[in-house]
Amino acid sequence: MIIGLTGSIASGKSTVAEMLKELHLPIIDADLVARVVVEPGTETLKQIVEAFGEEVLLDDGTLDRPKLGSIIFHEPAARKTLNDIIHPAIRQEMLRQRDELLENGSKDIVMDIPLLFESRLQHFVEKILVVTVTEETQLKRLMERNNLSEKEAMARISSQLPLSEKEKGADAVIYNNNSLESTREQLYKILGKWNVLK
Ligand SMILES: CC(C)(COP(=O)(O)OP(=O)(O)OC[C@H]1O[C@@H](n2cnc3c(N)ncnc32)[C@H](O)[C@@H]1O)[C@@H](O)C(=O)NCCC(=O)NCCS
Ligand SMILES: Nc1ncnc2c1ncn2[C@@H]1O[C@H](COP(=O)(O)OP(=O)(O)OP(=O)(O)O)[C@@H](O)[C@H]1O
Repeated sequence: MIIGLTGSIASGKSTVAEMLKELHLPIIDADLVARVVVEPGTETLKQIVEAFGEEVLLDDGTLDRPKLGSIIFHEPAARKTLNDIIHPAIRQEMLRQRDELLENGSKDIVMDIPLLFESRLQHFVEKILVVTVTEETQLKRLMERNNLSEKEAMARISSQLPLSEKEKGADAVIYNNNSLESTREQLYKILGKWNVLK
C-alpha cells in the first residue's frame, strides 16, 4: 500500500515519519527530495537563480534557504514562480524513488508530502494520513522549532491550506496535540486497520 503522509507545517509529519521508520517502512521524504533537486549544478538551481537572482545563493554556490524562504512565504506570486520551477523536479524524483522501491519488492511505502493537497497529488497514493494539531499548537511549535517571530510563523502557516480542510480529505487523521505516546497509539491503530502492521 502506498500511504501519503501529510499535514501542515509543524503539525508533526516528521515525528510520525520517525515512528514509521522504526517499523522499517520505507519513507520517501518530499522535503528531502526538494533539497536534492536544487544541489549545485542542477538545472533546477539554475532556473531558480534566473528567476530570483544571484542573491539567493550563498558564497559556496548552494541555495540560501532562509533568504529564499523569506521571499516566497510573503509573496504568493514569488511562491508560484518557485513552485512552477521546483515541483516538477520533486515529483519526478519522488516517483523514481517509489518505482525503485516497488521494483525491489517493497509492498508498503510511505510518501511524506507536506503539499499533497495543495499540489493535488492525491493520485500518487492509495491512502491519505493527515497529521493535525490545533492552530495554537501549530503556531507555538513552529515558532519554537524554527525560532521564528509570530509574524514569520503565521506567513508560513498561511502559505498552506488550513488543516481543517486537509482533515476532510483524509482516510485517517492523527491528532498530535498531546503526548507522543498518544500519537503512536493512534498511528498503530490506523496501520492495523489498513493491514500494514501484521
Ligand atoms: C523555500 C525553501 C527554500 C525554504 O527552505 P527551508 O529549509 O527554510 O524549509 P524546508 O524546505 O525545510 O520546508 C519546511 C516546510 O515549509 C513548507 N513549505 C515549503 N515550501 C513551501 C511552499 N512552496 N508552499 C507552502 N509551504 C511550503 C512545508 O511544510 C515544509 O515542510 C524550501 O522550503 C523550498 O525549496 N520550497 C519549495 C519546495 C517545496 O514546495 N517543498 C515542500 C514540499 S514538496
Ligand atoms: N506530540 C508532540 N508533543 C510535543 N512536541 C511535538 C509533538 N509532535 C511534534 N512535536 C514537535 O513539534 C515540532 C514540529 O513537528 P515536526 O517537525 O514533526 O513537524 P512537521 O509536520 O514535519 O513540520 P515541517 O512540515 O515543517 O517539516 C518539532 O519541534 C517536534 O519536535
